[in-house]
Amino acid sequence: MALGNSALLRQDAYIDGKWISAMQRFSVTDPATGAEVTQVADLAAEATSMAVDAAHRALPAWRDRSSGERAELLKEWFHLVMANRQDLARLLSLEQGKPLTESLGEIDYGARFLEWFAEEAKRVYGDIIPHDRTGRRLVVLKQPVGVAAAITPWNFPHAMVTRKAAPALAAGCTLVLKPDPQTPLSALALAALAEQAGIPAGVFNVVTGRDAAAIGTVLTGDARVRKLSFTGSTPVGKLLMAQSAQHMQKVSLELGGNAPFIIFDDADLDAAVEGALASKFRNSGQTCVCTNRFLVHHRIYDAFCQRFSTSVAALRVGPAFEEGVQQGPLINEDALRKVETHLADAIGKGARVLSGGQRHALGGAFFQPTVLADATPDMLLFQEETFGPLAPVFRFHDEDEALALANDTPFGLAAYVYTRDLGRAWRVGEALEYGMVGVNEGIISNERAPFGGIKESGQGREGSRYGIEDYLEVKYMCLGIG
Ligand SMILES: NC(=O)C1=CN([C@@H]2O[C@H](COP(=O)(O)OP(=O)(O)OC[C@H]3O[C@@H](n4cnc5c(N)ncnc54)[C@H](O)[C@@H]3O)[C@@H](O)[C@H]2O)C=CC1
Ligand SMILES: O=C(O)[C@H](O)CS(=O)(=O)O
Repeated sequence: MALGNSALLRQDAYIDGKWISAMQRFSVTDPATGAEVTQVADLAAEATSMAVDAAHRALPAWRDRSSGERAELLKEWFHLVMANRQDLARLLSLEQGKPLTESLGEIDYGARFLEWFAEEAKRVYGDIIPHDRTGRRLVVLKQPVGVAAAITPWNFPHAMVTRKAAPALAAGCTLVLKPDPQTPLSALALAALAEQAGIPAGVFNVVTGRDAAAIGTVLTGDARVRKLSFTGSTPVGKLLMAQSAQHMQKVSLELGGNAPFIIFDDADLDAAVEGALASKFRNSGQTCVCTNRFLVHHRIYDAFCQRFSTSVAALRVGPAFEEGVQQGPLINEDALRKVETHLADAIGKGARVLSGGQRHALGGAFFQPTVLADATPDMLLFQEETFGPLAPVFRFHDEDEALALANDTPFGLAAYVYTRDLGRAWRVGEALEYGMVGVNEGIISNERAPFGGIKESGQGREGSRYGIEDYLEVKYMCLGIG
């Protein structure tokens, strides 16, 4: 693989400031071709315990550093990421499949969490509370939770790492990270740059391995680990939350979604189509905030379907490094089969294919971006997150019906509404049971805003000034001063 900085391609785990190899290794493959990119150390319980040991040893010195020192190290990490963004994007596209332009965007997005939390490190404020009695003072401190664990998914193998590591380290915590074995290279490249930035041994550790359950069992079963941050599926999130209870770990979960995209008849239709394309087909539909259900007012239903399906049909599908490609492959065959299952079920219940509708001629894990008309709530894709390039369009007749359809799900991560009526934007935004709402915007994620969901989409927030709170404990001190 042609990298400008060959040191970024790592095959060993990173524990206690050392690169740990293993006799047993697993393949990392390019989703576009199935070809092996490289092999990576296949570690499990023993190495994970070593990593927790290292994070626990490193904690006192890291916690006691000034916020300014931690900030400087995070800023250096940020600068090194940006200096290596082309190579990092190439690695990301190779292991995850997204178009290079999207990978470059993810590298920038992920780097901004390092930059943002370098500054937030210096703003972890406490409180002085007006005393309730003479002779004593009431004080509130914010202290780092301690050793933290992070488990990250394959769909944003760079940004989901920095979105957890940056606030953790800024708060004074140390971290043990388990990336998805389908996409470990981005995490290992970040470890190489953390090492180069001077982040001390044991502060940031990356354990690679196929046996996720074994690694997770150690991370949730070790009382020294005081925090778990997970991004991935809701079933695994629930399992980890249960496991975390054994030592009452603090838990942040960013799980599945089922985003509605509501378009009222007063909306700017061109803007709605543009937002719909961005929200649905980013990462080939493989993001937890991708629209899963388009809810369109009956008066503009045909016009929207015509414009949207025409734009979708024009999307360029291909391998990551081909010029002008807008849609990459799905991550694997299972993901493809889930799309096909939802598609077949919908067609069997009356949906009409307006564009796409089958595997792409490129073969492998490529699928045609697809738009379905006449979707109805009895279809699997209404209740389940497709997590692929499948866009079903449902009809509604009034605001109450739109809200009832939008909220008819156990998930509550992101929702979108297009209207030019200010009162309606507020009413609907407030009534939507979701952690995040885009109004006339289809892409809402950034490092400054609190990202997270409610109900079965998880708990806790990442990014923003809220994101560091999940790595802090509040301590109240009552000082008798006589
Ligand atoms: N919220 C999000 O951004 C994401 C949501 N998903 C949802 O999850 C579905 C399945 O995707 P998957 O990649 O299979 O997600 P997953 O939840 O199985 O994997 C996410 C991470 O959890 C790890 N993991 C899996 N089982 C574990 C266990 N028992 N203990 C500890 N760690 C474990 C995986 O190795 C990976 O690092 C997707 O179709 C999508 O609906 C998947 C990825 C990201
Ligand atoms: O998990 C995801 O899908 C990401 O959190 C989506 S985003 O933050 O990159 O928008």
